[in-house]
Amino acid sequence: MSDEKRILRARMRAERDAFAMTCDAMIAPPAVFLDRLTADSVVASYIAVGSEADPAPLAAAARLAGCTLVLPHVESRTAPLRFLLWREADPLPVGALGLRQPDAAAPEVAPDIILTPLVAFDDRLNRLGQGAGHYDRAFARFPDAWRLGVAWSAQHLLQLETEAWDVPLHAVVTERGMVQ
Ligand SMILES: Nc1nc2c(c(=O)[nH]1)N(C=O)[C@@H](CNc1ccc(C(=O)N[C@@H](CCC(=O)O)C(=O)O)cc1)CN2
Ligand SMILES: Nc1ncnc2c1ncn2[C@@H]1O[C@H](COP(=O)(O)OP(=O)(O)OP(=O)(O)O)[C@@H](O)[C@H]1O
Repeated sequence: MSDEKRILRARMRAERDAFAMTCDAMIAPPAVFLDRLTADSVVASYIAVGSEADPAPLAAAARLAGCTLVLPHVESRTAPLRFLLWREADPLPVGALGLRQPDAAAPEVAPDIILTPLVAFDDRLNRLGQGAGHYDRAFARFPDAWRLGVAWSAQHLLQLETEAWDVPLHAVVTERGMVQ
């Protein structure tokens, strides 16, 4: 991994921490997301950690619309991410990398919409993640899923350097609304 990317990731995590400390906003489900929800949609959400923007209001709207919810499950930095079924009552024990995840034996389901955590995003909807390639690889595996980044506005940058494997987001939602 390039030093530049590592330094940028550290700076943007610090920006995110600082922003989240002073911000009591939440991310409201945007109309373009709500319009896509049908009872047979599978929506991949995530359980926010630290200063990440929380997709819970979007997950709640998806549940209300009758969608199936899945959550990311990883075993390590190097193993690929799997999207596993999560029903509201299912426990979410803390597992690899300090993340709350469904039980490893929960069924794997292909998502139609991927609510995506990120460290930074740019005007072209490129995304900088945690650096393990989990979502980059998931986007390659599910190319037809709609990729919605969930972020604080403070995570916006004018231009990120891209890599050959980077797949841009379709849109990003922040506490200020949609970026498309
Ligand atoms: N909430 C959430 N769940 C997620 C992700 C995410 O970004 N956020 N992932 C996205 O791919 C996957 C997990 N991948 C991860 C890969 C690396 C690190 C990691 O290096 N964490 C640092 C601490 C980061 C920090 O300080 O914010 C560490 O463990 O040292 C974490 C998750 C799937 N689940
Ligand atoms: N489609 C893919 N198939 C195999 N490996 C991939 C793929 N996409 C990314 N990778 C690997 O993942 C590693 C990390 O990528 P990168 O630094 O771009 O992560 P990132 O942008 O922070 O995103 P993520 O949140 O997905 O980790 C790279 O070493 C890359 O080789």
